[in-house]
Amino acid sequence: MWPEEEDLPGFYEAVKEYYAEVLDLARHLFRLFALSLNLPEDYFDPMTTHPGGIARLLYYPPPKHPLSGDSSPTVDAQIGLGAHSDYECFTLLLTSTTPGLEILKPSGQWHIASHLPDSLIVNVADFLMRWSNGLYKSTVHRVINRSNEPRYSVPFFFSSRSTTIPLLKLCQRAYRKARRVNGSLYALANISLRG
Ligand SMILES: O=C(O)CCC(=O)C(=O)O
Ligand SMILES: [Fe+2]
Repeated sequence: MWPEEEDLPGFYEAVKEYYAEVLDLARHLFRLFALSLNLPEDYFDPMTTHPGGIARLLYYPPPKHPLSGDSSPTVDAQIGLGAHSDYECFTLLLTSTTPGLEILKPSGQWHIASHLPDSLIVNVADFLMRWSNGLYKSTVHRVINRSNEPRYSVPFFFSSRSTTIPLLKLCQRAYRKARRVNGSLYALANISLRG
C-alpha cells in the first residue's frame, strides 16, 4: 500500500526508480560473482530473468537513552534488528548517514560499519553461500542505532528465479569440504521461511 501522491509527492516514483536501478546493478553484480567463481560471465543470467527482489524501507528511531559508540554488549531492547544472516543470494544496502549496521567478525567481535557516501553495502546471503558450497560466507549482522538521530535504510534482497535449482558442483574443493565437514549447510537449502 502506497501513501497518496498528495501526502508524499514523488515518493512512489522515487522508490520505483531506485528499485529498477538496483535490480540492474544486482544482475550486473551476479556476473561479477560468476567471474569470481571461474564461471562464464553469463552463467547465472538464466536464473535472474525473473528474480526475487524485495526492497524494504526501514526506519530505526533514535534510542530513548543514548548508547555508547563501541560494540559492547547491549540489551535486547536497544537492538533494532537482532543478529541474523539474510537468506537470499545477496543484499544491497542503501543507508542514511546514521550508522547502525554491525557485522560479526570471525573473531566473534562486532564491527560497526561506517557510512561511506555514495556507496552501497553488499552482504552475501545464505543462498549464495549454499550455492558456492561455502566459498562465499553469508554475513551475520545486526542493527543498533547508537546515535541521537533517526536511521533509515533500504535493503534490497536479491534472489534467483523461483525455480528448482540443481545443486551445483561449483568450487570443487569447497564442495568436498562442505560435504565432509558441514552437513548442516544442506539444511539451509530446506529453510524456505525465516525471521
Ligand atoms: O538496516 C540495515 O542496515 C540492515 C537491515 C537488515 O539487515 C535486514 O533487513 O535484513
Ligand atoms: Fe539483514
